[in-house]
Amino acid sequence: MHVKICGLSEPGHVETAVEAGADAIGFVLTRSPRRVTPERAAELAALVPDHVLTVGVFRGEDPAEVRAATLAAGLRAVQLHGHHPHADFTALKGLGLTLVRAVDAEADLRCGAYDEDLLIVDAPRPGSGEPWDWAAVRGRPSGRWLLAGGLDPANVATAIEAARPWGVDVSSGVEVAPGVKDSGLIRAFVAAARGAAR
Ligand SMILES: O=C(O)c1ccccc1NCC(=O)[C@H](O)[C@H](O)COP(=O)(O)O
Repeated sequence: MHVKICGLSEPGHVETAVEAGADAIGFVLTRSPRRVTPERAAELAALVPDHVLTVGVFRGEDPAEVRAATLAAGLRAVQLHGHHPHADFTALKGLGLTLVRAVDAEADLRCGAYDEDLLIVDAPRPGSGEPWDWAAVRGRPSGRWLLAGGLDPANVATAIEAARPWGVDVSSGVEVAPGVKDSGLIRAFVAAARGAAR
């Protein structure tokens, strides 16, 4: 079970996520209470070992802006939310970045349909922490995909059982307030996701 922790902004929480066994860590580089600058993302990404994927999270920015911010931060993946056309992913190909397409359940759920490497199936309002009908997507996405949207340490096992994803992604569910992560919740989420996958 692949586990991604998203929206980190403090060094201690990055270190906790790595120690807990996260596979990927996301830094929000778009409008959000979790937004960090590319410079701050670079400082945080420097704490992450190579086996953990560092991801820049965007929504609506054009590919040139995504490219500039991601390379300035030294991140290894880009995650595009919203209605980015196929051409945006094509424009980001060839940079050596892992491409992640984040959509809601109404979108095309074939991983690779937009030349992406990984799909995230999320709530309609990303980063809102709002749960949705995870079971409704069971069996629909193809390829590598993460379930996201309203997950937390208490419900992630139920969500995995309902949707059977390749991995899970969390932000609000490991926070005590919007944008304020909690180390105990990060550890508990990773443990619960791993436990559920056994
Ligand atoms: O976190 C945000 O505020 C955000 C803003 C704009 C686009 C994406 C954003 N977050 C993405 C994520 O944190 C996760 O991929 C996912 O949506 C999980 O959200 P949550 O329900 O808060 O766990």
